[in-house]
Amino acid sequence: MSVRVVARIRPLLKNELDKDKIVEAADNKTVVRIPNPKNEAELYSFQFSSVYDEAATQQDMFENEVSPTVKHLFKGCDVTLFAYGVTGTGKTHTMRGGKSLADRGVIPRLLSSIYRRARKVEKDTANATQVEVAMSYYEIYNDRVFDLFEPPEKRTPAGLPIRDNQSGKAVVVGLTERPCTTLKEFEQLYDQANLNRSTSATKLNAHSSRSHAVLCVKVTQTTGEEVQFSTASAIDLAGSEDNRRTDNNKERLVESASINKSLFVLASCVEAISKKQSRIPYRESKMTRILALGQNNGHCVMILNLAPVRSYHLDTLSSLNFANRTKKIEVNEIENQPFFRDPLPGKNKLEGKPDAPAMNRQPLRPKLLSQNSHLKEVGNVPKPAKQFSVYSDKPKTTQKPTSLANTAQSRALTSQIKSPKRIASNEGLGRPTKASKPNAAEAGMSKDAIEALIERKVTEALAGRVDQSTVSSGDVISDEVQKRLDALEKRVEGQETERAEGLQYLLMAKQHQVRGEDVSALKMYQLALPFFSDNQKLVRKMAALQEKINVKKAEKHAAAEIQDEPEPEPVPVEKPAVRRKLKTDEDDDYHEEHDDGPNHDDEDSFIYRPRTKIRRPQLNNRMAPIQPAVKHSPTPEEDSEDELANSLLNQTPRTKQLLDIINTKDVSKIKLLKGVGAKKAEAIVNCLCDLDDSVTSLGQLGKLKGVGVKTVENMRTGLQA
Ligand SMILES: Nc1ncnc2c1ncn2[C@@H]1O[C@H](COP(=O)(O)OP(=O)(O)OP(=O)(O)O)[C@@H](O)[C@H]1O
Repeated sequence: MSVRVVARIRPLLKNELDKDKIVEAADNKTVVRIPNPKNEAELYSFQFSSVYDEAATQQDMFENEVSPTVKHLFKGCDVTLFAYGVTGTGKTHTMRGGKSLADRGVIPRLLSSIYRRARKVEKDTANATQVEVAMSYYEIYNDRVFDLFEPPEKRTPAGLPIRDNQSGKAVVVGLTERPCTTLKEFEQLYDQANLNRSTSATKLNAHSSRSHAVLCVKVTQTTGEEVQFSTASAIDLAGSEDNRRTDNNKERLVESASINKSLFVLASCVEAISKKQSRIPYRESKMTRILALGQNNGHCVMILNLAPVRSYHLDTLSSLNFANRTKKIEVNEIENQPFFRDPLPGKNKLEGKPDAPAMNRQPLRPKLLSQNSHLKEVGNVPKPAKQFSVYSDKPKTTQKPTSLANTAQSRALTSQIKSPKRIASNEGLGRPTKASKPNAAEAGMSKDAIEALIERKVTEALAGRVDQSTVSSGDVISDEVQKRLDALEKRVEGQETERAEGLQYLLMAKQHQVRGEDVSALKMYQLALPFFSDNQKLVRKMAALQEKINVKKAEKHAAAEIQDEPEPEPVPVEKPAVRRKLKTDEDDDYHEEHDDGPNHDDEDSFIYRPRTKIRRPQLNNRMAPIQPAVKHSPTPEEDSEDELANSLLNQTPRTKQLLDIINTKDVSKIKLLKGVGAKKAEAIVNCLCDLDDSVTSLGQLGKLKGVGVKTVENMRTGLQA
């Protein structure tokens, strides 16, 4: 089952009434149409499960997209809903909405529906099943996690730590979980918590969310000794913003950089998944680690929010492109396993423990999934020649016809190809039916036998997927480069200092560079620079990269001019018979900077935009050949990049070895260190869990409870130099 992606185009706002609308819903509301910025007569089409235009109400959104997931929630499946889009496109409006009944967003409606269903379940079972609802709510602000039930003045600057639970799922440690038994209680808590959320007025949105807000609603169904948990997560992502348009001050710029960075990482994750790369950079931002797109089981719905006006043109194309890739991500519809409470009186260990899901909640999720390497090609859908996946209305022999794309027939076909265990569904808006439920023939089997059978089936299916994906993913980056990236990432990962943030940018820069994405690499170096401002090597590196980009562009334009023919464009979908003449208003200032359109930078389909304009150089070398974009092996440039990271990290091999052992958080390894017994090792691991993941220096290690300078020295000297 894929992530369900739907688009919502918001109406014009009061201050936009005189503006041109350039985005429209078409083809029975399954396609978004938008003109090519370089050629207004040409339209791009992006197909989604559903498209909602300005006339769509909050009720429509909820009934069609969210309400159908509630029954799955009560069957034990987790549900993830998230809103994605540029700032000011209506994410918060869609998720939270307004105060009036008609304006309420999908979150309050979801809760209302959950309570209604809970009452029904209790009634239908004559109260044999009891349903409890509890919620936690937090925001990720400047890549730090804060509990929204805590007022800002009570926050610790470092925020709450994240760690992986037993099933490999990232969980926030120390989060408040509030039971809420009625809708009224929920609304009170939710409204109160929203006051703690970081929002500010920006030029693009008077109430702009400056953080990603994650609401987790935990539903616990208890029938006798059997307890089943499931969680609905509703995520209102902060919107990307182009700081040339925002007039943001320093504080807003820092927030903005953090928002853009995390969205950039999200786009990188989606790109890596869609290219079936073995390494998905989830851990490069807290938001992606928590969202874990494609790793979570259950149902996932992404609402893509779009503004209809021209001033958002390129941002809208970026978002559409991102969403287009997201819809290909697969998630497994696997129910959380119920567990049984210890019937012995006084030994009811699990009751009331919010952490209980960590107890093998999703035992069928093997480690393979954490690679997210299970994405498969769907049929023979051709790879788009350009950065946009454009669906043509004209039938083409090699392309899957658009008219089939969302029909029951195509879904059935796709489901056969995609997932051996999925069966086609005609239900509702094309939601697939449950796959992992045992059939009637299995009804007489014991619980253990059913579990074993399901596990075997899932493992077989996953093994099949992995086999296929590993065959085709090898040639993107060579093993050696991948190893170096992984090693570098490992060293950077977990470091919470400012310097570590800089290193994260460097790491991302390097990842882009090895993929030949120089412009993105330069953007990342620009973000890293403030952290290492006196590092001449970095400055030189950026200058060299800038030069390289300039030369590449010059060559591209020279080639284009000489051939005197336009670059290959996606197939135009249609030429509208009557199109409103597009105004040249103040928005054009913004577009001039992007007059290369989406072809400008094939490697850069991300949301993040550089703050500085990169000017096109004058042409000299007209006939120079265009270099291939993708490199496969490390270059001297990359070597120097490693050196740069090394010098910044400045750790001796022995220190590194020690920190690596400590950061394994493995008692059996740590207790082998000189001067450390099992008890001390256990204490260290406990401290590390509270600390969120890792220690990055000996000083930090020495400050852990029960460690001290002497122990550190013992541990270090006990290691082979
Ligand atoms: N479908 C809609 N109908 C009416 N008004 C809308 C709709 N969508 C958005 N708006 C209005 O547009 C403005 C911006 O919306 P909103 O704050 O939800 O954007 P956002 O994407 O959450 O922005 P940010 O990322 O900056 O938080 C608000 O005034 C909101 O009321």
